[in-house]
Amino acid sequence: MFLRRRTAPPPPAGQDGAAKTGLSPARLDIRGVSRRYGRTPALEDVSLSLPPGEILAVLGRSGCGKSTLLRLIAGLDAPDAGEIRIDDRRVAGRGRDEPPETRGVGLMFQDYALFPHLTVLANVRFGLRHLSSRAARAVALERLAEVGLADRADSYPGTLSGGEAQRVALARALAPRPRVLLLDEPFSNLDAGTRERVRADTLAVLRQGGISAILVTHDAAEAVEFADRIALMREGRLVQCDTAERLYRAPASPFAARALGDIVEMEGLASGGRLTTPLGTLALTDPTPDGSVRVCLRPEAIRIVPRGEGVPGRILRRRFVGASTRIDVEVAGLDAPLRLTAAPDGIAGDGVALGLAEGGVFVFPAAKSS
Ligand SMILES: Nc1ncnc2c1ncn2[C@@H]1O[C@H](COP(=O)(O)OP(=O)(O)OP(=O)(O)O)[C@@H](O)[C@H]1O
Repeated sequence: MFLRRRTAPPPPAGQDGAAKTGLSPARLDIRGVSRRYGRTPALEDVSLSLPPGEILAVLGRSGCGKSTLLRLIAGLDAPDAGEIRIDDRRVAGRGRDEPPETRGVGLMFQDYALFPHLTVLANVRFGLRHLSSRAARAVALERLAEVGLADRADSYPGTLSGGEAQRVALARALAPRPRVLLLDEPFSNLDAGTRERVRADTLAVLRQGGISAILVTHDAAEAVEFADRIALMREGRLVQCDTAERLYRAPASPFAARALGDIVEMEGLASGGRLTTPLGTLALTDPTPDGSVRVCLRPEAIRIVPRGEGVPGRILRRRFVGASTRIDVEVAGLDAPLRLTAAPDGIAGDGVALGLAEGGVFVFPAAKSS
């Protein structure tokens, strides 16, 4: 833990933290933003809002436009269409292109980008050149203390561990008191143990400061852990922006369902308010036109039922995986075996009966397979 210890626990997201530190987190609005590079559409008609103090994760695969979005917000690039507003100020779009240094936006990248020939203190002071030397030093030392590295002020970046370097980068990004902090895969170069610790501590610093922040990541678990909401992107477009729980429980498409947690996919038939699948039938809760549908199931939607009920399957494989047991079950009509946990006592070759449970069953038009 690199935070300076406080007697009270850090406040939750939002204004409380802002009041404590005197920071005023910004509201960010991105409206219909598009950006093309030659023939490549990097972003297409993306709209997002970040309330003050919220932490948003932008989640997506490589090349889906995450970094482009951050560059446009920071002012390192300009949108071809749409606009970006910070509070009531339009900073980009419709003829406006406010320079990065006046937007109040901080940036933190995965490669830390610390200057190797400058001390840790000088690195943190770098963005404080508008202050007197004395004031800049005081602020930089304060930021370093917040990340638990005041005693390394005179060290050079080359002597720091990856986690320490990332903490210095955080102190530097926060030194000018940005109103929005943008983090572009900041933890991806750290080893697994350090990553978790630095991530938790970074989150605590942001919460404590009530800082609005956007984290870009391709790691769904990281997005879930770090953010209040997740903006899921695909090929330059925003697929869904919601809490992790909503994304898990009410995905907008099979792609969104796959993004967070395991799913099993299959064809089904909707008819008269009922859904028929290779794993049995279920009443449909939402109005669904009759016809072929794409069904996505969370693992918890598949139940093992007493023999003689449900749909018969056959255990292909049984594996011990620590706290639970995993079985692969073959079911007629399914392309691939089902992987289930919390298995009964069966062994490979045994029969097993399966049924559908309420909840965790998502039905999409058959054409919407992605
Ligand atoms: N300066 C540029 N010139 C040309 N094409 C670009 C430029 N910047 C981005 N692109 C293209 O725009 C698309 C989106 O790139 P972007 O870097 O925003 O994706 P990303 O989701 O951040 O990817 P990664 O996770 O790999 O960093 C990609 O197809 C990329 O090749």
